[in-house]
Amino acid sequence: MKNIPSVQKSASQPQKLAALRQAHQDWNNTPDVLTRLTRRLSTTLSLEQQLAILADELGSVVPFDTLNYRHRIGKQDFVYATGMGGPHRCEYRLGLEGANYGTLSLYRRQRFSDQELEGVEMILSAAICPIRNACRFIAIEQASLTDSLTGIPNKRAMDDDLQRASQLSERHGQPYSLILCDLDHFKTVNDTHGHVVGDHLLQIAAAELEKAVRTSDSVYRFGGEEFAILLPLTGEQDAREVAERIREAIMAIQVDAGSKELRVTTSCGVATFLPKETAQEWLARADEALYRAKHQGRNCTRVFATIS
Ligand SMILES: Nc1nc2c(ncn2[C@@H]2O[C@H](COP(=O)(O)OP(=O)(O)OP(=O)(O)O)[C@@H](O)[C@H]2O)c(=O)[nH]1
Repeated sequence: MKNIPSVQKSASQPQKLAALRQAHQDWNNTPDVLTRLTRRLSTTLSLEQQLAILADELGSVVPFDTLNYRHRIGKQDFVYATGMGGPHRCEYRLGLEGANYGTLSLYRRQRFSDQELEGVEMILSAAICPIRNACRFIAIEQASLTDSLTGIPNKRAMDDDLQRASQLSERHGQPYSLILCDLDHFKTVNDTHGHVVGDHLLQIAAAELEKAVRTSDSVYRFGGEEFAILLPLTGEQDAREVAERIREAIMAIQVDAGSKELRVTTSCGVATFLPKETAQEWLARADEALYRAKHQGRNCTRVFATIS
C-alpha cells in the first residue's frame, strides 16, 4: 500500500477559512465596478452575453446612447449593437498580445470628457481577457464544424443541420430536400495525378458547388470525395434540377495537371424529407439514390422518389 502523507492542518486554518468566507461575500456583493464586471464576465463564454454585461457596467459609469461592436471571426461577421446613435463617438480597437478582438464604438449626444474616456479605457482593459476567450471560443466552435481542406461545413455541421431541418419540415409541413454527390472514380484521380492534385480538385469542387446553389442552401463535405447539399423549401422536382445543375458544374471543372487536362464527373442522389422519418432515415434514402446513380453508370442523378 502506498504511503499517503497525512494532511497537516495549521493552527491558522480557521482564520484563513473565515477570511476566505468574508472575501467571497465581499466579492459577491462588491459595489466596485471592475470586480463586478470581471465576476459577471467570467460566468459566460457567449460573446453576445459578455457585450450585454459590458454595456450594462460601462453605462453605469459613462452614460452613452449606443454601443456598437464589430468583429470578423473566421468567415463570420459578428455585430452587436444597443441603442440609437448620437453624433459624438469614441472608438477602440480591442487588442491583446498582438491579436485583434474587434472594434467597439460608443455614440452619444454630448462629447465624451477626458475623464470619461479614461474610465472607458479602464473598463475595457478589465474586459479584454474575457472577450478574447469568447472570441476564441467562437473560432473553435466554427473550426469544429468546418472541413479544413475545403473551408466548407463538415459532417458534424451537416448532422446538426439535418436534424434541425427535419424538425422544421415536420412542424411547418414545408419540403426540404437533400442531395448527396460523390465524385466519380476519384481514386483514379489520386492514383494518376497524386494527392496534391486530388486535394486541389476537392477544393475547386466545393467552391463550384457553393456557386451552383442559392445562398439559403448549404453545402457540406461529409466524406473524402462526398458532398451534401441541403435545400430548404425545395421539393423533389426542383431538387432534381439543382442536382443536374451541380453535375454540369462539376463536369465543367478543368484542372491543369501537367501534361494532361484533368476532368471529373459526379453522381448525385436526391431525397426529399418524408414526415415522421428521422434525419438518419432521410440521409439513408439519399444515399440509396446515390448508390443507384453509381451503379447505373455514374455521372447521373437518381431520386429516391416519393408518391405524394
Ligand atoms: N486527395 C484526396 N483524396 C481523398 C481524400 N479523401 C478521400 N480521398 C480519396 O478518394 C478516393 C475514393 O475512392 P473510392 O471510394 O474507391 O471511390 P471512387 O474511386 O471515387 O469510385 P466511385 O465513387 O465508385 O466512382 C480514395 O482513393 C481516397 O483516398 C482527400 O481528402 N484528398
